[in-house]
Amino acid sequence: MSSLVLDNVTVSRGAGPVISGVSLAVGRGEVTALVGPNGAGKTSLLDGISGVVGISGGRILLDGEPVERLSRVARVRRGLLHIEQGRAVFPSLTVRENLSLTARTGADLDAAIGRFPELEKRINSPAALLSGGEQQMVVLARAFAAKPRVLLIDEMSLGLAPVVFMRLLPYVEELAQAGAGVLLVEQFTHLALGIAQEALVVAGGKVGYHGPAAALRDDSELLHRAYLGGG
Ligand SMILES: Nc1ncnc2c1ncn2[C@@H]1O[C@H](COP(=O)(O)OP(=O)(O)OP(=O)(O)O)[C@@H](O)[C@H]1O
Repeated sequence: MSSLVLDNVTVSRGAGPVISGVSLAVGRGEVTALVGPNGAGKTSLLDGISGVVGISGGRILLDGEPVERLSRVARVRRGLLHIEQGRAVFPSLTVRENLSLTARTGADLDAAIGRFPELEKRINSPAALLSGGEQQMVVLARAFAAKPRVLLIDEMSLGLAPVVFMRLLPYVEELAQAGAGVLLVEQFTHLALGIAQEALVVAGGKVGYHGPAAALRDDSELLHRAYLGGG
């Protein structure tokens, strides 16, 4: 059974729909890349899945159960973790305190921090003193500690050099291998396609491509057409 299923989902903001007709299924252990030009509605879709905003049509299933009418907190309790755009750390809290927010047990916290040698050394530093890449490591360590079933990631690379972001991507793959279904919104299209099995390209509020990530990675013409909304 897929961890996350969207069936014909529409998200509206202000005057009307900003993204519509999105259907997809992400299984445990899989990464689906969601890419497309600025303003295509990617953030709005993730917000609709996690309950930051309500959806105006369609269904959202988590492990087979409909959740579109549940509160954001109830969706979190069912294992949905949404890493929102920007560095979602609490700057005045230490690294350890940031991780304590999602770790259910001390063992989960220790296991999560153990994956990031850079953070282990800074465990008692306020997150504000870390570099941008290290702050995103805190966000990823928090995800390891939370053990989500579904993980939504919105432009983790924002403000980071590609080389820094490339060091973070293997952790996203590991989170999937640990059992999460991952939906990854990313401006560095080729890097996202490089770790994804499936991909969606959205343009102008509609899905322009839905299929294997490898086909898009290997065919720049296909990617270009999908970005223009021509499928
Ligand atoms: N809170 C809001 N109220 C009204 N309109 C909004 C709101 N947030 C986003 N929009 C509009 O919805 C559309 C989709 O924006 P969204 O941020 O979801 O796209 P995106 O693909 O994530 O783009 P970007 O890559 O620039 O973040 C845009 O036209 C945007 O102006």
